[in-house]
Amino acid sequence: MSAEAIDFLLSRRSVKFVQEPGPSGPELARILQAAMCAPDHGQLRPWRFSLIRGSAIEKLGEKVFETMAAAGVQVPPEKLAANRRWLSQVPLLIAVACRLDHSNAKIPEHERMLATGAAVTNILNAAHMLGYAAFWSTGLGTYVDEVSEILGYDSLDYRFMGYIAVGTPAAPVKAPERPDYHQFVKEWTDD
Ligand SMILES: Cc1cc2nc3c(=O)[nH]c(=O)nc-3n(C[C@H](O)[C@H](O)[C@H](O)COP(=O)(O)O)c2cc1C
Repeated sequence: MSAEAIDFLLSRRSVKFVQEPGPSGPELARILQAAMCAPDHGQLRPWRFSLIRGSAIEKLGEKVFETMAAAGVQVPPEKLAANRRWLSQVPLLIAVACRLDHSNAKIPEHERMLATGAAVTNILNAAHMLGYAAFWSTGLGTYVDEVSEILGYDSLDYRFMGYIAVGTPAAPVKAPERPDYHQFVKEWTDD
């Protein structure tokens, strides 16, 4: 791997507040193709993505808020306003779902979810490598079944896993502070 590629991995950070421009068509194609390179036990390709762009983002937001209210999920007005402000700037939302495929008893469900998470990580890294920022959020009613269904993901067959906002950072991005890996790693020896 070139030093440049590893530097990209080491410098990625999530940025919630993104604005135009979002990735161009060819850039988005590369970002989504990167998702296809995620590790995937059994080649189940469990990941599913829905692209929501332009005015569809605010329309989705309103539908999500209505659906949450109808489902009895209370969202304080200030949180609704903050979400509206956030969504009004986002050029691209990618909704993420994992296909459960109940007919396959060999690969456990959590491995499909891990593969889908790995696909999302590839998206986050690919967006960063192309000069964009991204943010994975499980807000906006991710865990409300009726919200999953708005996006066409029947909650019996899919696990809805949230949204990735992709665009250009709305404010300068500071270098992330990361923990030293030694705290998380130990050597195992057969002594
Ligand atoms: C599955 C998943 C869901 C997340 N959902 C939210 C969320 O709803 N709201 C939020 O503020 N951060 C959420 N985060 C955290 C951010 O996406 C981001 O990872 C965090 O702010 C740390 O930034 P970093 O990725 O630069 O370390 C989520 C992360 C993951 C992995």
